[in-house]
Amino acid sequence: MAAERCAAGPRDDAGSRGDAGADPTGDPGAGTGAEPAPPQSAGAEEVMARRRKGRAGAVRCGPAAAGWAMWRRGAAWAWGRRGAGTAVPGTAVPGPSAGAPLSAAAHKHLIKKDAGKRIICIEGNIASGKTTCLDYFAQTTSIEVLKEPLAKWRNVRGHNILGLMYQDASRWGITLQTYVQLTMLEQHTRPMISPIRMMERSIHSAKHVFVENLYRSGKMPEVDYAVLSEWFDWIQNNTDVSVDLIVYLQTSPKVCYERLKTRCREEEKVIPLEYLEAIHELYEEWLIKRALFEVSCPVLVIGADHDMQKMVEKYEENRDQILNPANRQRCL
Ligand SMILES: Nc1ncnc2c1ncn2[C@@H]1O[C@H](COP(=O)(O)OP(=O)(O)O)[C@@H](O)[C@H]1O
Ligand SMILES: Cc1cn([C@H]2C[C@H](O)[C@@H](COP(=O)(O)O)O2)c(=O)[nH]c1=O
Repeated sequence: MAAERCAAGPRDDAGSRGDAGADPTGDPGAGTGAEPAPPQSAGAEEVMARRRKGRAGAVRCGPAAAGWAMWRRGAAWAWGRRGAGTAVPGTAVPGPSAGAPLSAAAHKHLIKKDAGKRIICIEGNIASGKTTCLDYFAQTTSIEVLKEPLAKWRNVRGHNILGLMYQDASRWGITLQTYVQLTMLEQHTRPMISPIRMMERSIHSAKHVFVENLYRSGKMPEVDYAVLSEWFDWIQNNTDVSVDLIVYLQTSPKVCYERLKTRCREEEKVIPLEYLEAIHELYEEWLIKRALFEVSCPVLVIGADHDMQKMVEKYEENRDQILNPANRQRCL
C-alpha cells in the first residue's frame, strides 16, 4: 500500500529541532521511490501479569479516547508474520532479565539525586503535536526543553538511519532502534540546568512503542528484540531514566496523518495511515490500558485533535497540573 504523497513540496523540519542541528545529508534512504515497508503492529495482551503495576486511571483531560481501536480495519496490510488479534508474540516474547527486579525503576525514582528537579515527557503519535507543545512551554523560564534528537537519527556519520528504516524496516529497524536507545539515554542522563525538564518522548516509548511495533509486526527478529530488551533492562536497572510525569497527547491517527502530510518530512512520505494506527494502538496499550508494560509515573492525558488555539487553551488549563505536582489530581 502506498502512502499518499505530501500535498505540497517537502517542508522538512530538520532545522527546527533543538538537537545537534545536523542536516540529513548523505541520505541513502529518503525519497528513492523504493517500496516502503514501514513496520506495523498486531494487538497484544499478555506477559503483562509479570509487568503490570496497576490499573489506576490516568489523569484524563478533554474528550475521551473512545472509538480509536479501529486500527484492526487495516489488518490485512498491517499484520506481519507474527500474526493478528490475540496471537501475540506470546510465549515467544522474551521477558525481563532474570534477576532484574521489576520495581527497579520505581526504586531509583526514590533515590534520584536531583530530587528537587522534575522531568516531564511529552508523548504521542507521530505528528500529534509534541514539538509544537514543547515550543509553547519553552517560553516558560523555569523549563528546559529537550526535543527528540532527530537530526542524529538522520545523520549518524553520514548515514540517515531514519530514512533507511522507512525504506526497509526489517533490515534497518534494529540499527535505528539501537541508536534511538543510545541517544535517548543520553538525553535522560544529560545534566539539568533548569528546575523542570520537558522531553520529547523518552527511552520508554522508544522501547514500548516503536521497538514493540517492529517486533510484533514481524519486522524485527526475536533475537534483535531480545538484545534490545537486555540493553533496555540494563539501562533501567543501572542508570536513572526515571520520569516524573508523562503528558500523553492523545490524537486520532487520521488527524496525525493529515498533520504528517502537512509537515511533509522527506523520510516519512512512505508512512501509511495503518502505521499511525499501529503506533496509536501501542500508545493506548501502554499508557491507557496498561496492558503490557509498567508505567511508573503519573500520566496526564490531553486530547490533542483540536486546532492550535484550542490546544493552547488546554495547555493553559493544565499548566498547573503539569508543572506543579502538588496540584495534580491523581497519581499512580
Ligand atoms: N493543534 C494543531 N492543529 C493543526 N496542526 C498542528 C497542530 N499541532 C501541530 N500541528 C502541525 O502538525 C505538524 C506536526 O506537528 P509537530 O508538533 O511537529 O508533531 P510531533 O512533534 O508530535 O511529530 C506540524 O506541521 C505542526 O505545525
Ligand atoms: C522514538 C522513535 C521515533 N521513530 C521515528 C518516528 C518518526 O518518524 C520520527 C520521530 O518524529 P516525531 O514527529 O517526533 O514523531 O522518528 C522511530 O522510528 N523509532 C523510535 O523509537
